[in-house]
Amino acid sequence: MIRAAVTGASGRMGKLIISNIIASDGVELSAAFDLVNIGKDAGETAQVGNLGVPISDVKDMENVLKESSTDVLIDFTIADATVVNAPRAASAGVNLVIGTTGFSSDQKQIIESAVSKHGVAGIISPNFSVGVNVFFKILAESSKYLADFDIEIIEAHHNKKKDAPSGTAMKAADVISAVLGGKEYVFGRQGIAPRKKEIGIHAVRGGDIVGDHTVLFAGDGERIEVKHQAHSRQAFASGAVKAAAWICNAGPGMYTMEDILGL
Ligand SMILES: NC(=O)C1=CN([C@@H]2O[C@H](COP(=O)(O)OP(=O)(O)OC[C@H]3O[C@@H](n4cnc5c(N)ncnc54)[C@H](OP(=O)(O)O)[C@@H]3O)[C@@H](O)[C@H]2O)C=CC1
Ligand SMILES: O=C(O)C1=N[C@H](C(=O)O)C[C@H](O)C1
Repeated sequence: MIRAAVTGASGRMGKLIISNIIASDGVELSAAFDLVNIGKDAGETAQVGNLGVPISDVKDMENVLKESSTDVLIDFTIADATVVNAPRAASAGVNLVIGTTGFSSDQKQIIESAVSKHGVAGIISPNFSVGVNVFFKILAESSKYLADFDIEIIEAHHNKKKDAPSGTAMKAADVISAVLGGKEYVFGRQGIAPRKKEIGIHAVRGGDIVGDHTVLFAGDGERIEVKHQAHSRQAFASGAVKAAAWICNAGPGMYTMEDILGL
């Protein structure tokens, strides 16, 4: 049985991940962390019934992870928290599944170094849904044939989201840039748009939009739009729990959703 802990246990994603863990064969909830609801039962907070797992303060993370024999920590919080908490968990020998977005490249590097130093397995993915990871493959393939087209990425999310642009939009830009070579990213546009090697990236925030991503390839007299829309957070949560089970049997190192989904 794989013992999984959740950081951000009181958040939108954390609660859904806890309900996916208890619905999964072979994975059980070992511990839960957050800044709020400390001492309350994680199952009660997630509205799935009492699980006998209290929400702990992140300051006690290393001890709680060791005492609870945790195999893997699933973190959906904010970048400034993850960059502190992930190395704490790695130093306790715990594997890492990180869904948090908004990292700087230095912050990503800190997490990857901790994974390497402590010989654990880790994945940092801005999107755990199957559909978005296939969307990335479609973008890589389409970009090969569309080098002369203008490229704009438009993402839309709910008005509680704390980072912009989304991690998924940034990864989409990186996927395209890797195929077409060294694109410059322009965030929002004002005034004239001097095209060179640019990708425009635009964030929309409103209501309860779960997550839409559109990549527009615009040419002379025609355009292609590649679009993914999430209807609920369930696709993200089930993907994160699947990744948690997978990396516990993968051995030390950093992995990607392509490894896990066989893409
Ligand atoms: N990879 C993927 O597939 C997906 C990634 N995400 C990403 O996951 C993250 C969380 O999203 P979401 O659940 O909607 O956000 P929420 O704000 O609902 O949840 C985040 C939770 O983390 C808590 N938190 C903040 N700081 C800390 C800390 N230092 N230690 C422990 N817990 C902390 C928050 O507490 P408080 O409210 O008190 O600040 C909150 O309970 C975002 O970065 C989002 O972009 C979201 C969906 C899918
Ligand atoms: O904060 C969210 O909600 C989401 N965040 C992720 C991102 O930033 O890419 C993934 C998803 O679109 C939902």
